[in-house]
Amino acid sequence: MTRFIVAPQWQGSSSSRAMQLIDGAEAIAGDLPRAATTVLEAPPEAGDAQGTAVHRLTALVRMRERIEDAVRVSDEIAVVVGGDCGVALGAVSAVAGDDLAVVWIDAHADLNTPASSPSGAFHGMVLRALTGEGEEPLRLDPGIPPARIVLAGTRSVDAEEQRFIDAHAIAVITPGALADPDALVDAVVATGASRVHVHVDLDVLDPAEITGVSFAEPFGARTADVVASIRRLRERLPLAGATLTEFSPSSPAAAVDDLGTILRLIGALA
Ligand SMILES: NC(=[NH2+])NCCC[C@H](N)C(=O)O
Repeated sequence: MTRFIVAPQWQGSSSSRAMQLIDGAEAIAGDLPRAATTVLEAPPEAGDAQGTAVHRLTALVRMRERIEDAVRVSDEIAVVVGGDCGVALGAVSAVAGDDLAVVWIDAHADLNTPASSPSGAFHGMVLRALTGEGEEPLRLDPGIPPARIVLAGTRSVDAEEQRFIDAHAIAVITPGALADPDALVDAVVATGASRVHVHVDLDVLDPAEITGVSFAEPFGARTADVVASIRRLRERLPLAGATLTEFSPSSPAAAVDDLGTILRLIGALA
């Protein structure tokens, strides 16, 4: 049975409303099967950059450890529910190995380095950190090779992120291309990996399909396409783990409007 680990981390987001990520995590937690769900506590304090370019680094390091420990408690697949996208660091580091691919279903590439980040927000650096680059306590060692990464639904990419994508010829599946459910599985199979971690940032969806995200980008993916692509992928490769992140509802009533969509995605991952 799939486990759920709820990680209400907000310190990786640069949004002025980042603390709504706590509300989002709690709203999702309320709809998960209680016996299969562990709710972690995020450090209450913002945390300190410790002289680095990563805002709130100390809080993020503590959450990385908490998430990693919670995933390692058992061999059952864990779906880690954020919180901001930075929760993927602990989730992936608990299951990493040289046979693992990472699928990043997100409007953003999240491939900034601390030096290239326009915001200092770790959620925009986390995929790069998974490849082994970044500040010492917030990166994987050894990292996931860029050839084992597949981006999907991506449509907001900073200059250094594009350079990294081009330099490593990372596969990028556009939101429209996800309408063919084989597009994602074909790209992942081409990496040669035998297990896959699937990361979903809710902002991959078109703004017509979800309201509770802080970094909305136009021309996004359809929920039905993301769900079908994940299901098709899972017919071919075993899931090593998953992350579902960035739910940031403005009110409890607004949360209810999005929960049906979110539960469809969780259903595909669980
Ligand atoms: N997962 C996200 N919402 N990422 C937003 C990142 C925005 C911008 N590219 C940055 O690095 O700050």
